[in-house]
Amino acid sequence: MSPSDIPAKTFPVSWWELHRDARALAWRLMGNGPYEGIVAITRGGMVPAAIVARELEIRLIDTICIASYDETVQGELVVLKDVQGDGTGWLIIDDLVDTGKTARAVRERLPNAHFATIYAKPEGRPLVDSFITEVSQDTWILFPWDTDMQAVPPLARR
Ligand SMILES: O=P(O)(O)OC[C@H]1O[C@H](OP(=O)(O)OP(=O)(O)O)[C@H](O)[C@@H]1O
Ligand SMILES: Nc1nc2[nH]cnc2c(=O)[nH]1
Ligand SMILES: [Mg+2]
Repeated sequence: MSPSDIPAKTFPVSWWELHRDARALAWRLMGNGPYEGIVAITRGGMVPAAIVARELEIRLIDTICIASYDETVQGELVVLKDVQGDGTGWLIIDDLVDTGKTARAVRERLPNAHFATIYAKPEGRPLVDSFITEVSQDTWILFPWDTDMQAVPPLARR
């Protein structure tokens, strides 16, 4: 991804912040359980799902494999691998909800599951049952797995 493709307003998240926020989500989810298992929405939901699974001592993990964004551009939603059942007793985890397109598609498949994300934007927020942090719709969340530390020039030279 070239820097020009990334929207001007970003919300960078470090590994430490992600771990803290995923643990906060686990705290919030404690009251709703116990859960049969977790469905992680790939790929972004996998790291949050691993952290929540560790905290809630859930060892049964399934995936629903969905692709819709090519870098920052939203394309057609493709379900690469589906899940069985109606989601009763299951917890669905994704990293974030943005327009809500992904969440809507998963909810249609698993209408009885509890849907949780770490981050939420206003358009997608009504589709999640639990989340931790809201960011504005025009903000791009930068996850630690998509970023790296690098040198930057002094402000005076930018
Ligand atoms: O609410 P929406 O507008 O549907 O956007 C949210 C989805 O977009 C991202 O996934 P993406 O399709 O980029 O795939 P990835 O998880 O493999 O990065 C993110 O992980 C969510 O699943
Ligand atoms: N990394 C990332 N992926 C997304 N997919 C949809 N919205 C976002 C976002 O804000 N950040
Ligand atoms: Mg995703």
